[in-house]
Amino acid sequence: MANDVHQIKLGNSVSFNKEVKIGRPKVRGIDIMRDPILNKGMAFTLEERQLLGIHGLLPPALMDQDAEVFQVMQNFYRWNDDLDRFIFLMCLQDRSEKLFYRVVTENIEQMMPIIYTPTVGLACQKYGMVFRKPRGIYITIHDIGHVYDILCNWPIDDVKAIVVTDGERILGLGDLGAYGMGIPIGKLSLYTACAGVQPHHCLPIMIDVGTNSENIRNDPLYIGLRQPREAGENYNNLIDEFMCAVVRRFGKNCLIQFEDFGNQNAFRLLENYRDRYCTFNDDIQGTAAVAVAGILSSLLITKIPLEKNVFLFLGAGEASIGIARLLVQAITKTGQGLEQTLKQIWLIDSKGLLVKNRPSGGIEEEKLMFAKDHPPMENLEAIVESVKPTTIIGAAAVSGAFTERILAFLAKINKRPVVFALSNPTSKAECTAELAYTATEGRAVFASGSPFPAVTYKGQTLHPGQGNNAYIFPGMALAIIFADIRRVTENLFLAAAESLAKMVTNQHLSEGRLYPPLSTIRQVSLNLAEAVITFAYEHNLAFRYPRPSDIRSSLKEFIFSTDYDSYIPPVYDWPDYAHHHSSKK
Ligand SMILES: NC(=O)C1=CN([C@@H]2O[C@H](COP(=O)(O)OP(=O)(O)OC[C@H]3O[C@@H](n4cnc5c(N)ncnc54)[C@H](OP(=O)(O)O)[C@@H]3O)[C@@H](O)[C@H]2O)C=CC1
Ligand SMILES: CC(=O)C(=O)O
Ligand SMILES: [Mg+2]
Repeated sequence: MANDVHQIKLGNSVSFNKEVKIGRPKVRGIDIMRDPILNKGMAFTLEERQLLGIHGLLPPALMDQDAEVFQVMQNFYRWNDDLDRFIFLMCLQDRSEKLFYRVVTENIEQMMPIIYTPTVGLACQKYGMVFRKPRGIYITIHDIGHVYDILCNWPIDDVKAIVVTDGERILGLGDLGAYGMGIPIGKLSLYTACAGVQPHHCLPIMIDVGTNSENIRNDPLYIGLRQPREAGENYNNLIDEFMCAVVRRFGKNCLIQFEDFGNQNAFRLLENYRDRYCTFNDDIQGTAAVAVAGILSSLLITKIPLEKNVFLFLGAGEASIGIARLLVQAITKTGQGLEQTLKQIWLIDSKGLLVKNRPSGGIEEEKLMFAKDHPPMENLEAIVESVKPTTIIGAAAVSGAFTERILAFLAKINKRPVVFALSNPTSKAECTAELAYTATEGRAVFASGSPFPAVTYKGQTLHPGQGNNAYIFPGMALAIIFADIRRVTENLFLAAAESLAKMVTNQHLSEGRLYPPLSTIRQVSLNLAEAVITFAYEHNLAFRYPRPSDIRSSLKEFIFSTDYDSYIPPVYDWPDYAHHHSSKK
């Protein structure tokens, strides 16, 4: 079937060939206007309106998608409140998927802080009020024995990626129970907006085992189970059943991204499943890759070789341990031994500096390798003065922990101190971009988990980078789905980190950025996916055969087009009709 191919501009610098697909949808009449996957709003042509039986159900004007985008943006700007913008965009997603993704993709710098951190955090906290229409699947602890049946209720068979949470650690906001569903939905929106993963391949899932937040359980609008969190054997059985049911329903190559699980479950489940399922934990592994990429970029500014740096983490949880582990891999790759490398990586948890002989006793297994032979210390300022880090990384959700004094001290001992305030949302950041720059006389090399606006310091405008796993997981998922990668190894994340770091130019660095601008995220994700796929084929991790001869162009064909499909069958689809007509003449 001949397709009408034309070009559409995406973001500031990306342009992909887009094919207008032609096909007769199974749904017609008013149902097609109610289906967000098929709905074209005012952009149904006159012929389509007549053919599909919706003529007269729309106002008579005919618009194209550009006019619809204009209309959406006019509405978007009218709202003064980000939560209102969030609700508006969710309603758009429920109305017209293609329009939603076109708007979000083309305006990613404006839209990401709404559909993702920080606003998604607020939306989760108020999810009962925000909730309009269900999206994805809710599985509860009472569904043990029936998980597969629930997955069968999902109307699409072709699911290739799931983002799942149990809501125990939503951003740095704690246990939000079923209100945490905003996170898998937001993450999967970024799969498509940032990397072009087909939305119908994506499925958000909430595993509701209760919540330990009494406030939420007593919220009259709460959408989840009003019971304390279930743990232990029942919890494990449910997750085990869920993993098996996903494979049975969607196949063994369906990616399962774990998101915002509580610390203990996150590490435990990753270890349990990483070698048996197509899975990764975004908070541990995705965060690791984005942070290591930022660290690699920072070396170009500090001019200190990777293996000569001293790293201090505030936090020794999923994010920090994930980063520290991948950092070990990156540093040892330079040839430096493990023992020396570990001497340069220090962590702090809620009990203070991570040391071997703790008065409080045992250390969790994942922290053990980083524990030092050192007297216990608790005060952050004193620890910073003692450890003298070149790079300080915050991932403890302790808002404002990097004080002016700490930052000034870092600037005293480093020409260019590297400061990562990774905690989300913005209210949990260890310091603001402004404080990082002003307290260090503009010398800080800074990145944050949630976005901060540019800061002008003594005439120089600095753009803080967003050290968020959103630079990794969409491209990583695209690679996994495209190349049929079935085990997501640490080396794939290191390949992703190295690929992301390579995309940072001198121009970016001179603007203060440790990552390419978000406006180029489509290009970034595509490059990253290509690098990961290439690595996967080289290391026998990709099962798609034959290997595409041109991975990049195959990837471009694979990704989602925001162009509307045409629902008018071409004349040459009906040869008998044409023949009958001409023979009558
Ligand atoms: N930018 C990004 O892409 C990402 C950012 N994050 C953010 O990082 C933060 C932490 O997430 P995550 O690591 O998953 O959470 P975890 O709960 O796994 O870890 C939190 C860590 O912080 C420690 N901690 C808590 N309070 C203090 C304190 N007062 N002083 C020192 N340490 C403290 C905890 O100590 P203990 O071990 O003793 O309990 C724990 O080690 C969140 O805000 C999250 O949003 C997470 C993932 C990605
Ligand atoms: C970004 C992210 O995954 C988090 O803050 O949990
Ligand atoms: Mg997360």
